[in-house]
Amino acid sequence: MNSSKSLYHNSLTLLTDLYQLTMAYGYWKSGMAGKEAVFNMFFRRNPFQGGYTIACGLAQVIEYLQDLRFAEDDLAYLATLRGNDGQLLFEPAFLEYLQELRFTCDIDAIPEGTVVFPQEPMLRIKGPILQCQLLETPILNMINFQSLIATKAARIGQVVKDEPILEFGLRRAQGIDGGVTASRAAYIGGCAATSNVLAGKLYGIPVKGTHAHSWIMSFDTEEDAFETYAEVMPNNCVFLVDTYDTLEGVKKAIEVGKKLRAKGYKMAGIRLDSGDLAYLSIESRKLLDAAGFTDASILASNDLDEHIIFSLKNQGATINVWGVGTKLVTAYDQPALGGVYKLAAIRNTSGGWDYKLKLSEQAIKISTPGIQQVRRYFNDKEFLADMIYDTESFLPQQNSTIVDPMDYTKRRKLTNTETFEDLLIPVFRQGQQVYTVPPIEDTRLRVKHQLGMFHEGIKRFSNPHIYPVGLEKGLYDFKTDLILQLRNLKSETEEV
Ligand SMILES: Nc1ncnc2c1ncn2[C@@H]1O[C@H](COP(=O)(O)OP(=O)(O)OP(=O)(O)O)[C@@H](O)[C@H]1O
Ligand SMILES: O=P(O)(O)OC[C@H]1O[C@H](OP(=O)(O)OP(=O)(O)O)[C@H](O)[C@@H]1O
Ligand SMILES: O=C(O)c1cccnc1
Repeated sequence: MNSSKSLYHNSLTLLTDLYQLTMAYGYWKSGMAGKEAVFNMFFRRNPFQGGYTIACGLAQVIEYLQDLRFAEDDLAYLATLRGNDGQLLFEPAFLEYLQELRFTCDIDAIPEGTVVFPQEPMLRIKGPILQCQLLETPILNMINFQSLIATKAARIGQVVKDEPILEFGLRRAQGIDGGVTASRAAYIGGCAATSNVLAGKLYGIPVKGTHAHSWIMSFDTEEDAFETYAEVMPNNCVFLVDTYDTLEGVKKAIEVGKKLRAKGYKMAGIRLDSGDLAYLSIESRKLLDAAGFTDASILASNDLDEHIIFSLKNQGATINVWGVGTKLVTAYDQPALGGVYKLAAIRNTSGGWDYKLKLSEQAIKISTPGIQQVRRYFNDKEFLADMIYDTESFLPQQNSTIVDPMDYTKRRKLTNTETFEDLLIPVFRQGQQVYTVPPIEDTRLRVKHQLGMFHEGIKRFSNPHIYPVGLEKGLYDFKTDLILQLRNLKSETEEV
């Protein structure tokens, strides 16, 4: 990705939580900064009570890491921070260390546009613990949000099928970056175009749009408004017909459409933005067809989401272009994906790995140790199951068994004779980028292809089928032993 095209031109290195920097200071001060560690990024539940998630945001992580360094003014700012006692938080030698710091980690990640599931590492980072720790917050920030929005767009795409979705969300988005990256993720998830011109420029997304009510209201009559628009822009005429009386508006649009036709142009369509969209689209279609505008589109907007669109379709609405804004770019019904970033292993003094795990009373919050990879098994028609395995100690065998980390009674045997693919691929090696971000069109196609390979049940909106994802049995058993060990240690400590 060309960084000159990036939204922010200044250093984003401080785009992290303060505690990452205080821990970094601690690692540096205690001589642990260079200790090799492995962290995994994963989430625990699919958003929107759905059955899948679309991975998105890796391109921005790569861009962020390409020239990760502390700028002079970043360091000058850090030098002003003080602790509770009023003394400087960071000593000058640490800031000098940060000035020289360069990114040297290995990153493996699941490519954008891949369908992913809870517990699967979407990104794995290996390197000096100080660097891995600093990156927790920006990685989560970028991947959580874009994966959420790409998933929402894919869900809307499931309902509209091949009809285009125009993403209109910028005005209601969560700030500037929330608007721009939402447009990117929405396009990857399946939208056909965005109204967001900057996103179009930055990411090569098609831009499209109609006009607002203010255009109609600025003329004495609706006819004048349509006519003037048609004169100025005869090749881009989708008339907004609902400013005063929708069906009367359609009739006026038709009259202007006839004039356009006489001049050799085509009225592209009309837009409905209020009222009963099912009824109005059906009546508008009748009027348009009767006047010979059978290929004029009916675009609808107004707080649409996958559920309203589903209902409109069930009511026989004849809408064939969907303008979707607020509920898509803000992920209205679930405003965050709960992706987390957990330490999974740390290099010990004898050169091996000490596997690490976070305990919790809730099974879903117990992290999985290991240098993890995800193996997806499939046949020529569909994806069958995913195995999370450890690349160092518990490699998949012939006839490996996967165990559901939430329910050890749920198991499945997978044979290596089935075809499989390891999903995490190398992105950085020793700080050097070794992966080329594919063109956005390819990523968008990947979503479509991936979704096509899953059983329909996982795409259901209510009570979706749960796709089988499990830990390779050796890793599962190891994790269980580690949990028991940690729990015993804990109770021993409590007894003392
Ligand atoms: N036939 C329909 N079935 C289900 N939902 C619909 C139907 N027609 C419209 N809607 C949805 O109902 C909601 C209507 O919202 P609201 O009452 O705020 O809009 P309105 O009064 O029609 O227009 P506005 O307030 O934008 O001028 C929107 O989310 C819209 O998408
Ligand atoms: O409804 P969304 O999915 O967010 O789609 C974008 C909305 O933005 C515009 O509305 P506008 O800002 O004029 O507000 P209004 O239609 O609610 O009055 C447009 O007419 C759509 O209704
Ligand atoms: O082009 C449009 O019709 C549009 C753009 C942004 C928001 N609502 C509508």
